[in-house]
Amino acid sequence: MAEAIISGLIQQKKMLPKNIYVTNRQNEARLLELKEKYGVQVSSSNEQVLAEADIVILAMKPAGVQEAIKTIRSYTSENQLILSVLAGITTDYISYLLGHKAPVIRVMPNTSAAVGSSATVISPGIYVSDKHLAVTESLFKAVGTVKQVLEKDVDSITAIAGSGPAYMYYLVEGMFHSLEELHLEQELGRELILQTIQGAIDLLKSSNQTPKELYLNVKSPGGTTEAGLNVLENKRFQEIIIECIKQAAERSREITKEMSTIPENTLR
Ligand SMILES: NC(=O)C1=CN([C@@H]2O[C@H](COP(=O)(O)OP(=O)(O)OC[C@H]3O[C@@H](n4cnc5c(N)ncnc54)[C@H](O)[C@@H]3O)[C@@H](O)[C@H]2O)C=CC1
Ligand SMILES: O=C(O)[C@@H]1CCC=N1
Repeated sequence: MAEAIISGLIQQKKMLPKNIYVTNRQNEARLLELKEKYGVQVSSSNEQVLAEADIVILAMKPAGVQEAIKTIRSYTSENQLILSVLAGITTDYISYLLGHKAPVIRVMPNTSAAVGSSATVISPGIYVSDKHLAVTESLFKAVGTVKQVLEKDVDSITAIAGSGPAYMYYLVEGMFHSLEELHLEQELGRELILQTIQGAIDLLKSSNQTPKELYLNVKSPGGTTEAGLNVLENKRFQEIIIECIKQAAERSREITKEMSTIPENTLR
């Protein structure tokens, strides 16, 4: 995810590579790869990078947050803006780990940030001002759309927008597999599939018709679409999609319970 943000910010000319510092304690090779590819500054020393940063973006796995913040907290201050893209980790928990009043904003982008097309939401923690929100919005607007939401909704939004691209790629993979079964030329088939999806999205965005009206427009009685849609209906495709999204949202809430719970006797 960090790479998608970096790539998007540079491509969209929101930030110069020399002003982006990337750290990665565990993986030196990955740092060199990012330096080579984007010209960003890299360091395996969090301390060095942290001291000079105005904005810190946390992008490790949720399970690593405790350890990560333990190593950086003494190099962070209330003058820095802390952004976290970690699924399931609350702003309160990050503030608790930091142990000071730095503003923390929970951000849920998706990997389409790499091409400037993320659907990002941001949600402020308790020490956040309008100015912090404006800076964060402007940063992530460079890599897609940004909406401010309540933190209670971020788990559900993570299931739709954070994980969402993966469901789309899964669907496309299935469509690509059909090319073999149909003995169609791969390159031509792939191009047609992607343009078909792009066209459907364009129409969804520009028309005021519902998805149902749009698919009914495609379907002719006794025709090909009907034959295909019958399979989706018989296999309860929409129920599967709803269940998929519900499970993802539930997992985000579980991550909060497993990895982001503040001990009860903590003073706030
Ligand atoms: N992959 C995605 O589409 C999205 C991911 N996220 C969130 O982004 C975070 C990262 O996810 P991915 O990029 O998929 O995982 P990843 O495993 O590809 O990247 C995490 C990176 O953090 C590094 N790291 C771990 N501890 C560190 C530390 N203490 N200091 C510096 N670097 C450290 C790891 O070496 C690794 O390179 C997760 O918390 C996830 O919930 C959020 C939105 C979308
Ligand atoms: O799979 C995950 O947990 C992360 C959060 C959203 C997308 N990827």
